[in-house]
Amino acid sequence: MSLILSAPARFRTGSQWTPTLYRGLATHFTRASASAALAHPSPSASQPVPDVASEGNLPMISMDGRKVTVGWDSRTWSRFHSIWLRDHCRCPECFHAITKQRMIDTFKIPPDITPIKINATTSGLQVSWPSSEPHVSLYPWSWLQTNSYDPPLRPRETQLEKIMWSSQIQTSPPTITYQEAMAEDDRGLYKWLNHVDHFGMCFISGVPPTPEATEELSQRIAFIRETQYGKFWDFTSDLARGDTAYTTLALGAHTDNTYFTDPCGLQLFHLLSHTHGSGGSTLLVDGFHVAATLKKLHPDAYSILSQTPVPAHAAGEPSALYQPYPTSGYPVLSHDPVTRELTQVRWNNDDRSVMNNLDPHQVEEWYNAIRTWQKLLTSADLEYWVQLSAGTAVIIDNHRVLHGRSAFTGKRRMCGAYIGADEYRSKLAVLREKFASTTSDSEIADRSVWNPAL
Ligand SMILES: C[N+](C)(C)CCCC[C@H](N)C(=O)O
Ligand SMILES: O=C(O)CCC(=O)C(=O)O
Repeated sequence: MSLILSAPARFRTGSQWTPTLYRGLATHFTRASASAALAHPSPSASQPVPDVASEGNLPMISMDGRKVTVGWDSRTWSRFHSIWLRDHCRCPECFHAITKQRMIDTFKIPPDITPIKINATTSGLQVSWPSSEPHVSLYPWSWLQTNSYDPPLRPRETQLEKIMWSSQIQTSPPTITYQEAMAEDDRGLYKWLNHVDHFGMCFISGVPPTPEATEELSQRIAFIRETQYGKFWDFTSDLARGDTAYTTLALGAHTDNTYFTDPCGLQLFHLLSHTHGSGGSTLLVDGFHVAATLKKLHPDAYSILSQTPVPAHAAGEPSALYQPYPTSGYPVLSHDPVTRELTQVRWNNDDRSVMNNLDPHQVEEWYNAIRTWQKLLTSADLEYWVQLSAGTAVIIDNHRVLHGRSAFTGKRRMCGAYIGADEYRSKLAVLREKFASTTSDSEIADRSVWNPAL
């Protein structure tokens, strides 16, 4: 039995629209209108999806077999599997309100579950489920729009705009002051991490020239990630550790930790002193810009660097022998499996191990590909050379920005720290909740179970 409610004017006569579509309570469509509606092609996901707020502007809803359909407007439809809806119920019984963890036993939901009733309310889609004890779920409309998968309606929260840069950035590199970074209201910290998210690096001026102040600065972001080099590092060219960073040698543009399965996310450097010598200039290169250029000019090389795993090792310490897992390593260029966006550059030719997994027919083209990569990496317009000095630290996204240094003489003391990639992103996400969204402090304190990140 279907309740025919008066459809609002805008849906009554539209050429593509059958007049028997409903709002509010619906148990099911008549066969004709349901198939017409469900068959209605959902336009590209780029269509603006109307905000749903008031009684007069509720979406059309229907259910047909194991799916619930929500019509946002005459051209935009989402279809949700009933099993998916039931599994994503976020009532306190099904989803822990404090820990934000699923409580419902997904595997006890009947695979063929279908609602006994659905209802469009101003708070969202209400679904009544068949069960021994009645269970009603409510899904906010905005949450349904955000998580619509058939079709996807909103671009996945992937990455904030990445601002590619070249050597020209030297005219005004992203910088914050130590005072801003240390301010307890976290506004400066948010500005700092937004710079890192957009540029992959940021300078910090006015840092007291001590390891203690530099360590404290690093810990404003998150706890320091300890490695075989220690926690907070304060190093010079004394081979205290088995790595050429602890020498006076030049280091070509590289990312650190290619020998880890999960390379550190951020790397902070603060040059404390350099006496009785010269050189030791710092090199920064936007690996995302180099990759974009490679993709445009040499797509075959880009593809090879995106597919060929590169083994690596850190074997300079007798007490450690680091290799990534699997030991075949990871490609120079890694991508998001969903969006296909570039997510990580991993490149350190000094730390690279034997290339013993290459297809014999690939060997020369692989070397041609890395040669082309290296040529771009070392091109004058992409290299940003900067002479660090005590008081100005720099932080880089080790998944995007490559760094290096020129050879030097004399006594040079550098300190800094690694921060984990997930710790960095978590802090930025929390700061975004605090500053970028309109939610009140109290709502921030009690993160919603409908938070788009969950
Ligand atoms: C930063 N710190 C001086 C502590 C260690 C440097 C390690 C460098 C290593 N070759 C790599 O590329 O990861
Ligand atoms: O000494 C420097 O300036 C940088 C050393 C380096 O590349 C590293 O520690 O990864």
